[in-house]
Amino acid sequence: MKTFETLFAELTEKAETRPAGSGTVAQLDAGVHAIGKKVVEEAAEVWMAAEYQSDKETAEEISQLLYHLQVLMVAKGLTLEDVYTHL
Ligand SMILES: N=c1c2ncn([C@@H]3O[C@H](COP(=O)(O)OP(=O)(O)OP(=O)(O)O)[C@@H](O)[C@H]3O)c2ncn1[C@@H]1O[C@H](COP(=O)(O)O)[C@@H](O)[C@H]1O
Repeated sequence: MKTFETLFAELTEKAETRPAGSGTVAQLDAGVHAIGKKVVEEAAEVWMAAEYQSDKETAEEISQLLYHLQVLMVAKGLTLEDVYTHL
């Protein structure tokens, strides 16, 4: 099963190798402003799912929020350690 760490390694590699068809590469090219908007959008979807949808749908929305947070980290050059040091 994919984890936060393995997904981050995958996204970091995609940013370096820039494979054709990668949504992550497209997001990175769109820039921090666009990625930030996705983070806010996904956060709102997590909130709505938690209040009005199933646990499974809420978990799916959370996974999407985590993905977009990781894309933002990659865009900013932040590592997992940069974040974990504040946990
Ligand atoms: N985990 C994810 C992931 N979660 C969310 N998303 C993106 O976030 C979108 C979710 O948005 P919504 O459901 O809100 O739908 P939407 O608003 O219609 O989406 P958009 O039109 O804005 O794309 C999806 O369409 C994906 O584009 C993800 N895109 C990729 N991954 C994983 O990231 C890795 C790299 O992916 P690629 O860069 O695409 O190869 C792979 O392991 C993927 O499984």
